Amino acid sequence: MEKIIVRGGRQLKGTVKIEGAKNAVLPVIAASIMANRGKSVIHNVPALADVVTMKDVLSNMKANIHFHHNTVTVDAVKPLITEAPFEYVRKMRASVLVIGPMIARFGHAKVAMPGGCAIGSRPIDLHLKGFEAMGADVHVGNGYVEVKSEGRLQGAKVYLDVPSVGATENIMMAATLAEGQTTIENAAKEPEIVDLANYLNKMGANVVGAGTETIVIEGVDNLHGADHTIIPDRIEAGTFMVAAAITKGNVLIKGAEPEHLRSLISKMQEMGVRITEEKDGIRVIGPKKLMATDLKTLPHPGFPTDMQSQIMALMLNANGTSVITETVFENRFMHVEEFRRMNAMIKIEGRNVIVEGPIALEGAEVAATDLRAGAALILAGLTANGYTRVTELKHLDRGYVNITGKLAQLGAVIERVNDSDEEITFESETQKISAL
Ligand SMILES: CC(=O)N[C@H]1[C@@H](OP(=O)(O)OP(=O)(O)OC[C@H]2O[C@@H](n3ccc(=O)[nH]c3=O)[C@H](O)[C@@H]2O)O[C@H](CO)[C@@H](O)[C@@H]1O
Ligand SMILES: C=C(OP(=O)(O)O)C(=O)O
Repeated sequence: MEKIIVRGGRQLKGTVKIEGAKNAVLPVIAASIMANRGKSVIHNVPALADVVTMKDVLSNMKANIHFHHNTVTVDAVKPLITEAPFEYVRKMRASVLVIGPMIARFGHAKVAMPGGCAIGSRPIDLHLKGFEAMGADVHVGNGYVEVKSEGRLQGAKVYLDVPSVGATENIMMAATLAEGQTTIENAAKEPEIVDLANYLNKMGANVVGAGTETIVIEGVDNLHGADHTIIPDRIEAGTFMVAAAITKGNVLIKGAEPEHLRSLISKMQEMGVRITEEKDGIRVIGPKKLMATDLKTLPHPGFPTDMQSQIMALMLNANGTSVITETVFENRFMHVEEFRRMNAMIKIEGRNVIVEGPIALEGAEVAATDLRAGAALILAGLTANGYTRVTELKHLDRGYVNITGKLAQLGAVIERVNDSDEEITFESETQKISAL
């Protein structure tokens, strides 16, 4: 079993470079299958397990896709197989983002229904309602959703009950090749939506208003391949911002885009963290004493749910009582139980979590219950007494490229070990990591 071992107590210093955004690259790769002429070349692609899964989804459809040196090339000119089986959707829910592109171009999509996951039930009803509004037939059965359209989809007015990121992306992609105009109201405004719209427009689409709550798409007859560079990952950047603050360090987060991180910057400043915008990134300097604060997760530009567990780790080190209200996912508190194993004093009351700080955290064996929880446990481990062992790394690998190496380069005592071949005892592990 692989695990990450962290020994707390080091201040982080130096520069860390941010990768391309996982949540931007996945829909962009899905959209690339709509091009019936020319290749797409996608740059700044992070080497993540999710990108490999999306590549496998496209390969299974018989698209010609290669991933090498942070660049993905896609040639989808020939007709494709319009199916994504459960083996992919099981690994990564974002596989459902191929439905919109498949029905837009081929009038058919059959994709395994995603189940719930550790953070909530995560239905896709809003995606499907959007396709139905555009004239598609939707049938759910035997663990699959099948969407069919006789001829082209028809432009429509779609109102989203909640500003779902995935539904906005799927409907926006489907609408690019529909007949007539589609309007998405109460659309999600995340930077990744804007990145996708920019790529679609480079492919020849006509999308206006991405980044606002109303997106208007004028359908076109064809799309072609295009070159695109993925935006920086604001959640990876935010995770390293917390790493700097929690260790009272001084780190330049190179490539981070401040405009994408306003809510996090403002919360961390409230907690006493010094944050400055520099030419090539964001500098974070941790204070001697962190202050407690309250926050609510919300759709963008509100505080991102994908930073909720990491900021909770910071609150454990802050003076006073902090309260987090999670409004996006109903069950995104699995990490609380793991933090408690490290001596944290946290109470869950419905959708609120009450965090008491500062707590002298103690290293423990903990499990990454989802990908951000994994990052948050590492962050807590950076300040804990002794050794923290984080298991279930498959989640972490979905969203972070070499987090261990990047933290080690900033001065953390951290190592990823594999004890499947030989039995590594607690003592030998600790001796090894003590030597770092
Ligand atoms: C690959 C990707 O980009 N993942 C991100 C995306 O996930 P994802 O696109 O799945 O998240 P959504 O924005 O769709 O979900 C937001 C809320 O809407 C609900 N909902 C969503 C769709 C639907 O058809 N019906 C419905 O009720 C969800 O259960 C959830 O409560 O946005 C989330 C919210 O910022 C992030 O945490 C994820 O990292
Ligand atoms: C929840 C996340 O991703 P996904 O939607 O891919 O599960 C995340 O990135 O924190």
